[in-house]
Amino acid sequence: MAARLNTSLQNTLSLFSKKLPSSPRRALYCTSSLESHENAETFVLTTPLYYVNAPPHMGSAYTTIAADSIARFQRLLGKKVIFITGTDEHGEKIATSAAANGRNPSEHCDLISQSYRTLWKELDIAYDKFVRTTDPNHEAIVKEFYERVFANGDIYRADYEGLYCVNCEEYKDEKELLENNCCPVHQMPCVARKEDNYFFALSKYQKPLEEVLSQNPRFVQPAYRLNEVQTWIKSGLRDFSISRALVDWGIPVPNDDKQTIYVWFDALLGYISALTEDNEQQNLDTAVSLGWPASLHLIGKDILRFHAVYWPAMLMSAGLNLPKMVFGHGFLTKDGMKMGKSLGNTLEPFELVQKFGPDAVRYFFIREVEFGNDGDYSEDRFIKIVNAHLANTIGNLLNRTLGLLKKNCESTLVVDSTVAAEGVPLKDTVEKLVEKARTNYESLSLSTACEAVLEIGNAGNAYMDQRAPWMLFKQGGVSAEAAAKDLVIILEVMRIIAVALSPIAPCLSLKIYSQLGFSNDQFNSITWDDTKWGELKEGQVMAQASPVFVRIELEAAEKDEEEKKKPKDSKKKGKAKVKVEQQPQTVTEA
Ligand SMILES: Nc1ncnc2c1ncn2[C@@H]1O[C@H](COP(=O)(O)OP(=O)(O)OP(=O)(O)O)[C@@H](O)[C@H]1O
Repeated sequence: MAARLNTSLQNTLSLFSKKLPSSPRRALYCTSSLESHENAETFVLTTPLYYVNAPPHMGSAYTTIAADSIARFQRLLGKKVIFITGTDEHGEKIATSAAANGRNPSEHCDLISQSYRTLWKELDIAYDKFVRTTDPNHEAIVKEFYERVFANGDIYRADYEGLYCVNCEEYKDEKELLENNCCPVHQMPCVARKEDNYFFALSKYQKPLEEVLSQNPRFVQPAYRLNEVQTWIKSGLRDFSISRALVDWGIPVPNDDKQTIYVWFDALLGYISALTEDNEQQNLDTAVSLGWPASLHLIGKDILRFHAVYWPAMLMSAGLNLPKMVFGHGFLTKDGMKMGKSLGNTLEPFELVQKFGPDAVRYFFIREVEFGNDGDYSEDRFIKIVNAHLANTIGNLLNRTLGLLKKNCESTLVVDSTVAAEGVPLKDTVEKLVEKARTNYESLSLSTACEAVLEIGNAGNAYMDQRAPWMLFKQGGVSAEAAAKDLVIILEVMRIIAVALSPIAPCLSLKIYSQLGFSNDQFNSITWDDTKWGELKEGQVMAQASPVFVRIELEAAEKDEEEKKKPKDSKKKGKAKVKVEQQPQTVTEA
């Protein structure tokens, strides 16, 4: 395992030490100004705080991309969004991984935590707060919280004996284990442990938790995960140990420095300590006043029990409000197994971003994996999807339209888009699809939201083909005037696509906006209201057309018929490379 970790870390470090090409997306890496939202509704969402046992992989990136898309959508709605992510840095698993890499835990945490921040930057993740559980502010809040729960009579000392999965950092029930007491998530045997620990009286909260779930079934999403949680609770909740006698790398238990606080008890509180400001007095009440309860915890299904059972009980004990929703999405898998740091079967997000850019990576995983379910990655599918959707349906349509506008109208709109669309059914179609996208973003059906935006692109392409403006221009007179209006209509469609897709592919959306003659500032101040028809006005001058999404080409191997005839094993897989291509025009348009 040490060797695997070292290799993966070296890959990552070498990737993020290379300077990636600069691109306009840097302009997008700004978080919303919280001050400008004084009266706005607050929306606080969190990703898990990722363990720093190893650098991030595509699974960690997946949750964070989804969270960023939701955060961006909520900002478009005008809410004051606080998007929290960060790293979970205590516990046995981290100490072991630091030792395996020849570092002290603190250096190890600094290094790996930084690799998360670097990846988030490359992926255009606009978080508002990045919390590290080794921050002194966080430690102060954990201690205060522990003392509150203790004062409430919910912490006691006892012996514990059980089977422990270090990778989950959790004692397991024998009945949930595989053969040889293997953890079903990590496929490694759990170890028998006996300890004298502090316990949290979870069993006391059985009834209150049942009530929370029956009164608010939307607390756990998707709905099928709620059943899972209800089954756990019904089977009887057992108190759990919240300290470790054998782990030094942790926050000392108040009044007993021979024990450290269990990493999960500590880490969950990062969602609250993240709310504090660096220059303010740190305490639980101040933190809570700055945004608690969270509107949404976005997590993988592996940590549902911690978020939907342990965490609400801990909060009740401390007299704090519960988060409004916990959404447990599915796994990115490799050969059917959860991709994970401990198993080492991960997909390198740094490499993917370097090869294909952030928009393609963000779009593919959001569009391809139905949010909530598991999904497998294949490079062929990746290339097929992003080429078809981003390069062809969206990029090519924009390019063709701008080409025709340049040739026939000096790149200038001849009429307001509202006037152009009078009596044109495409406008209604677009409005319905925008509404479909909005409701699906709201309900976290992110893939369907993407699909709705793509349908707008399909409708735009169908309009272009049906109207064939290049023919109308050739006919001249009234036909040419109609063609010029058609181009305004299609460009307005493109503008709406840019707004509606901006939560998922912000860089692509900015490029579309720029080509439509808008400034970066204008793009940065868009809201969901800008999906309404009519922003493009007569006289607006378009920018020089250039592909907004670079088509990904497979190297010649794919085209080589001979290669295709070879037996399966001897075939070399086509390696993807990025090639800038002029977007194709139809023969008649040219
Ligand atoms: N394969 C995956 N698919 C989707 N999300 C994942 C995947 N792996 C990790 N995540 C995200 O990361 C969270 C777990 O974070 P953690 O830091 O424990 O990563 P991990 O790779 O699962 O680690 P380990 O393999 O050591 O358990 C999940 O709840 C989920 O949000």
